[in-house]
Amino acid sequence: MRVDGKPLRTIWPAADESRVTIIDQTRLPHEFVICELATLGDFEVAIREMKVRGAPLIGVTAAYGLAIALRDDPSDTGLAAASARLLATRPTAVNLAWALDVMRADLFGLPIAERAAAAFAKAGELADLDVAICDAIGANGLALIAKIAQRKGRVSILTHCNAGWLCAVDWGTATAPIYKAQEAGIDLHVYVDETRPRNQGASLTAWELGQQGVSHQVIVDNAGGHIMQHGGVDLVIVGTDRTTATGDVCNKIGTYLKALAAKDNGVPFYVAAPSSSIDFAIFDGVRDIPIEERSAREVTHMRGRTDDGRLETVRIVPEGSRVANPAFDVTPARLVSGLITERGIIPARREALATAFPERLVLVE
Ligand SMILES: CSC[C@H]1O[C@H](OP(=O)(O)O)[C@H](O)[C@@H]1O
Repeated sequence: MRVDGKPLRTIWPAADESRVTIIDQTRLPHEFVICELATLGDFEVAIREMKVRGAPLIGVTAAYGLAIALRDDPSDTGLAAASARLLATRPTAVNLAWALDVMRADLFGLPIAERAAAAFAKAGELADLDVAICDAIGANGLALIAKIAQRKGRVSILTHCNAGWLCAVDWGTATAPIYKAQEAGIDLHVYVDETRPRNQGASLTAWELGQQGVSHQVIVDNAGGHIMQHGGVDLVIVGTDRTTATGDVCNKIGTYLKALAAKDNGVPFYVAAPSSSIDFAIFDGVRDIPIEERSAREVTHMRGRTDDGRLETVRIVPEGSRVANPAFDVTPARLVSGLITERGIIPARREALATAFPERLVLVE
């Protein structure tokens, strides 16, 4: 995508393969800060503290982290240990495991001396693959938006969290169809769920859409159902961190409630689902997907900029109150109108996923 008019990806490697550069997403929207990741520890902190976030991007970042770690210890134990450390950073998005599995499958058979360079090249391939997948999701989702535009002119879309350019290497997943529709000259408007507690919508999606010149309004999470009830939303498009082989969708907390409101109001509810976010080994999302519980501080404190430009973090919950902070929830397939994948828009059903991605099927006893 473009930042201040300049094309930019969310992660890019140094020419000497000693480090990668990322956008520190914890500093947006008030500051645009890039930082370098040069050690395995840097990568662990960046993913765990959500400097980089979003299922596709944390997968690609982990792939580069593994490559950097192999420069120090390319042995089998080194490969396994670095992979385990990166896998442990966040439990829910399956992209982390998918990317590390792809990397290990490529590397284990190689002579130790060749592993670091091969890993860096493979990580670059996964980054390019992510761009191509998101580009294809954009093209496939564009057809959906264009159909609504044909019928009613302006298309109003609601999205939750940030499944935008910042969650991937480029394009994003849920926002890819939005950007393609903008390129195609379709008149559209986006309702951006602020997405408490980390406000990925208010701080990241709103910033992104502003940079790309897409019409949008930030709304509190609890307003989406009301706006749908009053006919304000033509289409909901969200991302996914892990979609099961049966089409259950795990995504940022609050997605399930939007799906219920969409169902109740007859609003199409689509999930932009790159194959890297589909877990073909599980069949019941509520039972099988680990939901990350994040720190209480994310709920008790808010970070922002004062009117005179100072960046501050303030407490908004009484000291004595305890907090629960599940970071994701699971939307059952029955509430999903369709999955926008790189291979087309498919029903959120096992047979459709198996037909679309036969090479990903796993034998499960
Ligand atoms: C499709 S990736 C974007 C996805 O990731 C976000 O989670 P987080 O910001 O915690 O990494 C959220 O679930 C988005 O939908």
